[in-house]
Amino acid sequence: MQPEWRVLADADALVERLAAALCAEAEAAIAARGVFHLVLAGGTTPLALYRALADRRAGDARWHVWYGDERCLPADYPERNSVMLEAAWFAASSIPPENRRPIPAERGAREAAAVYGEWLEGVGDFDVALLGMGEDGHTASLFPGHGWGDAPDSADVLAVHAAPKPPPERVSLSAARLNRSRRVWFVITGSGKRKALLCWKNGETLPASVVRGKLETVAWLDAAAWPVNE
Ligand SMILES: O=C1O[C@H](COP(=O)(O)O)[C@@H](O)[C@H](O)[C@H]1O
Repeated sequence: MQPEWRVLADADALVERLAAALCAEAEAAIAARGVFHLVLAGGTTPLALYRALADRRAGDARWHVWYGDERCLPADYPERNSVMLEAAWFAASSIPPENRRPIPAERGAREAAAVYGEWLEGVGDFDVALLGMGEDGHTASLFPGHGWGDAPDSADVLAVHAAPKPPPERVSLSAARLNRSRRVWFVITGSGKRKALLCWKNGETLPASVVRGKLETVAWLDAAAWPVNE
């Protein structure tokens, strides 16, 4: 099944709408269940969104933030998703440090995957999983040609070796665990993603195309990414 393709005029409009939607979803989850479990994307695409969430002072002690993936690099390395998120959003938020759950990828892929799997034990469905997509259709650190953990009995967290995008050692939530999300929202901008989006639209199986929310799957795009005439 295809996601809902939600195409905004440009990246600024996308950030504005998505930040508002995320805050609304947090309010709804907190009203219904008292907490909001959010999975966050790494990479460069969501940076503007995280800065907009910082400007809105989004997040408090009822928010629990998890990571879709992490790169196996020292904990303070600038290319880490956790370092990007702390600088862009968390430092300005009221989400307490104990509710921010970076993957301890500095411990190596295998150990970090095992530890993160333990942290996730007893955590129910995520409310929102926010994911990016690479130019090859990868999402989180689930890459074409690798195992994506999409079988229902897959481990929640995968150690990823020999990733085609540096660094080669990574840790990723599995597709099966990401599919235990009420809503899966992809955020995809720029013409560099158009080719992979066209494959996805044409029904090709990609890592991004196997991740599905239980209630909805939305691909938030800017017009530059949307392969409308191809
Ligand atoms: O390596 C990664 O790539 C994807 C896409 O990144 P982007 O820079 O093209 O936005 C990202 O979603 C993932 O979290 C990251 O580790």
